[in-house]
Amino acid sequence: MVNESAPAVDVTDLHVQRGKHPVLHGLSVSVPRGVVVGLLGPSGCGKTTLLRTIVGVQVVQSGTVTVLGREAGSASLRHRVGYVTQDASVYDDLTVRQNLQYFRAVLGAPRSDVDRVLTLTDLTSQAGQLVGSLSGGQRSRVSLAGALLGSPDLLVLDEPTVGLDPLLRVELWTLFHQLAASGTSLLVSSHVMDEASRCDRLLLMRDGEILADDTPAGLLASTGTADTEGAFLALIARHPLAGPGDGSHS
Ligand SMILES: Nc1ncnc2c1ncn2[C@@H]1O[C@H](COP(=O)(O)OP(=O)(O)OP(=O)(O)O)[C@@H](O)[C@H]1O
Repeated sequence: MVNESAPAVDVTDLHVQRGKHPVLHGLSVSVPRGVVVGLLGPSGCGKTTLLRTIVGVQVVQSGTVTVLGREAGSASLRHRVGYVTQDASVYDDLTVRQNLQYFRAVLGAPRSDVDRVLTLTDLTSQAGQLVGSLSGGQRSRVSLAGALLGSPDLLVLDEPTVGLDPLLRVELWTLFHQLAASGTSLLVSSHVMDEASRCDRLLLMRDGEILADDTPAGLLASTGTADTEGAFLALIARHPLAGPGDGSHS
């Protein structure tokens, strides 16, 4: 059904405007299969907008976005792509298990999937608890558990570790790598630069453009820096923003 040899995501010359504001200006990028790719960049640079185009919920002005060899948003991708938004998409007045049973039924995933994703996200002991009574970190894990139902080939996660304590963040990154090892492709956005070293590949984004697409080690080597934050600053210095009135997008 989906093209098994195509990259997880292939974006070419993408232009997206939100309201009257151009957000992505001819962005091209490719996300390989079976690895954890980090999409990093400052708040407002367009990460969520790019993720929205990949899951097919964003109107685009021009360009192509191909996911698993299909046009983004195609009906055949619906069960193959899991998306976790920044705000947990869960029902507070249902228990954790009831939320997942509901999403499972909508997706048509196997019944056994509910227990599988509860275990994966370490929520088994909270399964009977109302989601409204959970901590913020637990709520976001329920959202992640929902996205894991049906074992999608691509997981698109928008700032999944925001607001989590360091221990939970480490546990989540371990889970992301377990999923990648079993063949899932993951695209994970973050504006926390210290999460970069946890990714197999990095996309550094600034003002609607990709400044770098490399491994963490490759990025440090090419910029001669000791950490991702330094690398990002070095890249920004190399690519100064164009000023107003010079015909650029800014
Ligand atoms: N619904 C909208 N209407 C108009 N402009 C929007 C809308 N949503 C976002 N924008 C603008 O688009 C730009 C990119 O926003 P986006 O949410 O993609 O950034 P981001 O990198 O994900 O930021 P953050 O890390 O804070 O979530 C911002 O300037 C933002 O103000």
